[in-house]
Amino acid sequence: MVDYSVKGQVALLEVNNPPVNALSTAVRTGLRDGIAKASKDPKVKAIIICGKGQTFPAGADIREFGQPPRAPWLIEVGDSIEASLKPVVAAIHGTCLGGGLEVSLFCHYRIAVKSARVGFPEVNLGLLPGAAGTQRLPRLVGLPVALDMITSGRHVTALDAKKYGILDELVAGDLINAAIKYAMSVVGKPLMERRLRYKQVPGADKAREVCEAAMAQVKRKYKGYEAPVECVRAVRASVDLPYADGIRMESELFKQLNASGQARAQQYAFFAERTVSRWSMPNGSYRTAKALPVKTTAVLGAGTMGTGIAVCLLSAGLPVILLEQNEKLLQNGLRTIKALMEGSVKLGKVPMEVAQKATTLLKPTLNYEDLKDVDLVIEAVFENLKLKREVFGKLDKICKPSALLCSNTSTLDIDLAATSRPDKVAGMHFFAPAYHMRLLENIYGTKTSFMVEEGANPYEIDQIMEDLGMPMGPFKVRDLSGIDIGWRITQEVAKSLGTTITKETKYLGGERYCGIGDDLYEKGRHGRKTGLGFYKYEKKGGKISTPDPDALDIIEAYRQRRGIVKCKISSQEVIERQMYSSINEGFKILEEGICTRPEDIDISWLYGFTFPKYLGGPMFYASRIGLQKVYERICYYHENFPLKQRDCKDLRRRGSSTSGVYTMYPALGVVINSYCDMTTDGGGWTWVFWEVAVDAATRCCWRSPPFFYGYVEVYGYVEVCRLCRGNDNLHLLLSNGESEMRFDMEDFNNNTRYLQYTTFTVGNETSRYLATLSGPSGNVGT
Ligand SMILES: CCCCCCCCCCCCC/C=C/C(=O)SCCNC(=O)CCNC(=O)[C@H](O)C(C)(C)COP(=O)(O)OP(=O)(O)OC[C@H]1O[C@@H](n2cnc3c(N)ncnc32)[C@H](O)[C@@H]1OP(=O)(O)O
Repeated sequence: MVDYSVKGQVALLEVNNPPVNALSTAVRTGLRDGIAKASKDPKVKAIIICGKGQTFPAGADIREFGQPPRAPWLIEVGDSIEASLKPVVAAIHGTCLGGGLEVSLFCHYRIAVKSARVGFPEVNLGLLPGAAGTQRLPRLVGLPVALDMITSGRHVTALDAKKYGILDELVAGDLINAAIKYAMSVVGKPLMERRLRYKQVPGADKAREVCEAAMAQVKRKYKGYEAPVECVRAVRASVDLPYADGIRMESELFKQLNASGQARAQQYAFFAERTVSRWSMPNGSYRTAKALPVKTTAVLGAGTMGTGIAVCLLSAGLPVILLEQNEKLLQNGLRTIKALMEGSVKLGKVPMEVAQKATTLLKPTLNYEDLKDVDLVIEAVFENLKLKREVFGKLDKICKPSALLCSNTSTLDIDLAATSRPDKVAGMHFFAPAYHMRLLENIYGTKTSFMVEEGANPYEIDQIMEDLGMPMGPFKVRDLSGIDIGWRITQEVAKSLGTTITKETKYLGGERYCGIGDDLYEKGRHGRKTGLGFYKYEKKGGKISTPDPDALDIIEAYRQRRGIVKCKISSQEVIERQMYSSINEGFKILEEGICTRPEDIDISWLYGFTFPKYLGGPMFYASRIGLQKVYERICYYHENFPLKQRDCKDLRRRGSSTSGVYTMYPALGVVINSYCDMTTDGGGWTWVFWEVAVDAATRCCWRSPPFFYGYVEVYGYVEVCRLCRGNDNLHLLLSNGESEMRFDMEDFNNNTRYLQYTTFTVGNETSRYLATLSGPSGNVGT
């Protein structure tokens, strides 16, 4: 895992753990042993740490976070690197991330090729840099840059890293040769000043203001997420505490976060995102499919979606022919594309040179003939079946036979686009804003205005969902995507069902129909584009939304017309009705075979609707709540409201299982049958977190009283976490009828509130144990 060699007077420690050289136990051991060996070898004057293959270590091995921790700890390895009496140089290429960057910060020098990137993405996994990163980076670059990098998780280019002082030198040509030369040039120089632990954080006198501002910013920007908040706390400790105490605090916070449900959810999302790219269909899979080359593209329609799609393609460096039906619409579209490109450059999302090149790659036209040689056409005209069929007819005649003809339709059946090449016709549904959202897909939505019809205020609903971590509430999203688009879609749906929508329509296709959108549409309130929708905007196409009493009047008039008595809807109900209907729909999608795995649905939500990652996605969220509860609440809403929730047999079967053991799809984990319930004692809550895993990567978290008695299904290990105060000795007894295992938990003799966890290895077979957790109660409590 770490290849050791000596080149002249320099020892080379090459991490060799493809694909990303993650710092697994074996790699950590290899690094520790390599440093020891090089230190003892009198021939060796300097040491280089680098990565074999495509990258410097891109971090700790994320899969190990779900397993019992194993020595050597990364921080111990780092300490041995820093203590080396021979200079250690990190030679960086590829992505030097997380634990990889921490290793490099223990080295005395860091050099990199220009294409390298560095960063601390732990926050995206619900964690903080836990191997001294929060204490060492601020000492090197100061608080503002450290806080920004650690709380955002962004990757920094080598050029910027050099500017910040993270890198000592950028090198061209062969990295290893350059590193050997560099290492020999620093032999004999004093190492003390290169050891970051002894440095003071620059600008420490401003620490309070800077950290308070950062805290306020992360609470605003990452609502509901725990990790960014703890990142700021840990970084602040680099100024407030001596190095060793700062490390202790970082470690406690790391463990606390790692034991949290949010870290579980975010790590699940990381692997789910990679799992969904391994698609498979009856006629092939990612292993057998060969990508068609796409060198030229065309977009039909220069409205909101068409321009967004064009920006997306241009940003990827693809030439785009933009087609509209008249000069005025075309010019409007070109202006929008220019403004979007400029905005993306300002936000740092698109490099200036890409935006400049885009102007040469964009060709406007009114003529279908110009599309004859393109490889890919994406149609984004109005959501009108007749119009779309006409467009596809023309494209079929004009475009070369190998061209892919795609539709950005969100609702229409792609098979209705009659062409002579059905194998080259596909739905390509972008999510708005198309140049920003990473998902390209079709997915069921929820009928979000139900609740407004009954009495909820759209602004309150948006606020509740935004507080949960959604970047925009459902009504802001409707304004963004266009109320007119929603109107057109429902008109088309009605037509395809052979009916028409009137002021009296209450059901459409067997589902409850809400006409508030129609009333807004008729009053010209089409959303952001007209400056008025559910909200009022500062201008047409503006982004700053304010609640609008006129919109509330329209909604109230609608209720009166329908004789609906306004009622109060609680926040809990808003969340349940939004989330549980999506969960139900998710199960339906699985049942119908539209998707094969819950990860497909979760990733669609994470990237299509920017669902908060700390909840993992609706399906993961359901597994955390318990399918029985979700199912019961869906039944309750189904019975108590005229909601036509489509009943999902799969969820019913899983949710109403009488065994009390809720098995779900394996990836979501959790098999537990226990009598866990939170109880209170005189001193307040005592928290004991039981984690029982189906497999190491997918644990779920359960809370139980300190005196736990019940059966657990165990595979691999049990992990008990608790927040406690005072001395106590708890022990856990596991018995499966044949053998018994007793585990004594460590003594706690610290009066502070902290989280401790202990892991017990109980074998590799799935078996049923009677588990008893007992001990003195007097001094347990929070
Ligand atoms: C007494 C008890 C004491 C306990 C001590 C307590 C304290 C403990 C302290 C612990 C301290 C640890 C501190 C360190 C933390 C970290 O480092 S967290 C990890 C940080 N790094 C990341 O988050 C990087 C994640 N990876 C990526 O962003 C990308 O993979 C990439 C590196 C940018 C490469 O991208 P790309 O080329 O597109 O490839 P991918 O498809 O994404 O990945 C390829 C395969 O590699 C797998 N993978 C990637 N990264 C990791 C990883 N870090 N660990 C494990 N596996 C990884 C990825 O899943 C892909 O595999 P497949 O899914 O099989 O395709």
